[in-house]
Amino acid sequence: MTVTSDVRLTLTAEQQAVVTQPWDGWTLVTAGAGAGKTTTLTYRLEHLTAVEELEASEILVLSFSRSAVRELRERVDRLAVTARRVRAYTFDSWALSLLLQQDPGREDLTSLSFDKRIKMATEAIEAGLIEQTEIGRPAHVVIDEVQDLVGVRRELVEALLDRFGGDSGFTVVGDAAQAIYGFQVSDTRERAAETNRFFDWLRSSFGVELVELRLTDNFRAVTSEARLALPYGRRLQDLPREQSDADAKATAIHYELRALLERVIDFGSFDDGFVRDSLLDYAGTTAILCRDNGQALLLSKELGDNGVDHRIQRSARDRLAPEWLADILVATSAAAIAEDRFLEIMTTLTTPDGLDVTRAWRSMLRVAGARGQLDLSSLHRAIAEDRLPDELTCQFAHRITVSTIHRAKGLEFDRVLVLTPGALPDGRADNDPPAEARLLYVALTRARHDLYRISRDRDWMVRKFAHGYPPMERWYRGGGRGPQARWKRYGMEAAGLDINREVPAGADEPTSDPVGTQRYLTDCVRSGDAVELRRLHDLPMSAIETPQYGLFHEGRPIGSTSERFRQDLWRLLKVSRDWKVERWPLRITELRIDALETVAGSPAVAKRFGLNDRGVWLAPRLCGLGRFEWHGGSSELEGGFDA
Ligand SMILES: Nc1ncnc2c1ncn2[C@@H]1O[C@H](COP(=O)(O)OP(=O)(O)OP(=O)(O)O)[C@@H](O)[C@H]1O
Repeated sequence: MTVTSDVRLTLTAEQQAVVTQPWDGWTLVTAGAGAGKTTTLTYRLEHLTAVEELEASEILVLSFSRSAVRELRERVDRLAVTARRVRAYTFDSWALSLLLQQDPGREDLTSLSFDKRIKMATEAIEAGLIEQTEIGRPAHVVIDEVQDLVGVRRELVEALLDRFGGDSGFTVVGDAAQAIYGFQVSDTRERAAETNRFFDWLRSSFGVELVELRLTDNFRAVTSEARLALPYGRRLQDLPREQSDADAKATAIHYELRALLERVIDFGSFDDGFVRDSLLDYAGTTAILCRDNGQALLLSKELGDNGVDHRIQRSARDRLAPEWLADILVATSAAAIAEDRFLEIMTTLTTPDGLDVTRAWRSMLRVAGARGQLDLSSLHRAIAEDRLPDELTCQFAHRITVSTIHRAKGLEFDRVLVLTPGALPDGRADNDPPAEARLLYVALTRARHDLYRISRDRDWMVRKFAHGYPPMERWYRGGGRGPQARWKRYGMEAAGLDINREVPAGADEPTSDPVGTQRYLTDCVRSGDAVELRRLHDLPMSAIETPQYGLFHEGRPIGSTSERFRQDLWRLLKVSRDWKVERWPLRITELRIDALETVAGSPAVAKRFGLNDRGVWLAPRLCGLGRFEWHGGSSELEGGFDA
């Protein structure tokens, strides 16, 4: 097998057994956290291409999250040679590319929900689409993290293996102890039935010919604290099938895991100078993990207030075309560029730490390559249609990351600080002890070296608003626990598409200076910078929207809000059906720049505003839990009931 020698790992006999299965074999690999599943898959891909001589295009690699795809991609690039051309996709992006193959001109796909596209892709597979398009029948299917295959994604994979399993091989890898995405199935009884369902389906469909292999070592955790939770993996994998028994066992495990966490050192408060320095001075990577996004937003604020540069881990579904793509598109008027020219342009840009430009080149060629060159119109189209490869759109590792445990799945960090969770609530209908116990297990198994806990009082004023159609899901600052609590609104979370991207920043209110604004974004605006929204006037944009807000960075306007933001803010302020929203916050503070993104829009629009002929511009993305400021300093909701 060809692997790059400098980083070659010595695989264990168990790992080697997985790697060397024949290409047409049906293999299920189960293992605990840090057992080297992703690493083993990397070597498996190399074996399939180098020894079994499959073409990269004959291998289909699917995984659950973008970060998992990127992790696999990076390891392939580091450890493998012949497998480097193998493509890895999330289920969602593969479903989309399949549907685009079926009907390349379809423009409505990106507006459909992820689940709808997955269902359509499943139907397309069943109708024989893959054989009819240039994708062709895969000779081998590799799927990572199968424990999280529930609902429509499980059905997609079952359709795929049903159709091709007979003639093709597969390698599927998972850890039932880390199944934490069951909540995608909203009905709790159905959810319980989903646990292990894919494993059961696989065993019954492929019978004795299914080769089941286990990996039993742990390579990640090198200290005793980092290893604390490992013995619980097996117990979580083997939870009873009967729901009440499983709940009882999982409740006990959750209790024990919490007790283990109580025994590790409390990292302390970020406003303590010593604690702050030890965060800033640490040379490795640190993750601060918590149960939900409300907590992540509060911890991020605490870090920001204390001058600790960090990033909030985005949702796996939040795709963002990086800023430097705009520079590539406008650096030349040529129709296509060769690798040399690309590398030359990249040397003139400030790119994120850790960006491997050769790898980025290869990734872009996959969607916009034409005879070895990068076709810039195809690249523009790929950005506009949200078809960039997953490894280009996910976040780069930062030294300090605040994340929910869900979003940290599949990742590892040198040091992990886990926010101590509360005890499981008794007798609540939405209580799901197996899911909670697995979640805590995932959190406690992410560290390579140091594991700490942090303790914060629960802020009951920070809640999730999740209602209505179209669905709106945001964290907000509400009232406390009293009878008036439901009428209070003190702030709202910023989300991915809150800033208008339809026209270049600066093309509409409040500046009307697109060229200057684009330059200012490039020169002066950085991830993590503090920004605020200011209401521009008192005229609501429609009956279900607030007035327009401008985005300000150090007093300078750099954009305006999207329709989606204005509608969401209006919905949050409309505290009941009869409540008439009449006033809106004057300012929304405590927001930060998440990143600048490349928007591929209309060339005519970009030209009209004096930018470029390509139709490309930058737009700021926001993050943080905004705080409303009403005029007069009052923080009360303003408005009134309909007469
Ligand atoms: N044979 C090996 N020798 C040395 N290190 C290894 C070996 N196999 C894996 N590792 C290392 O162990 C760590 C964990 O591996 P990996 O991420 O592949 O595990 P995993 O089972 O996918 O983890 P999880 O399911 O918890 O996300 C990585 O840092 C990887 O480089």
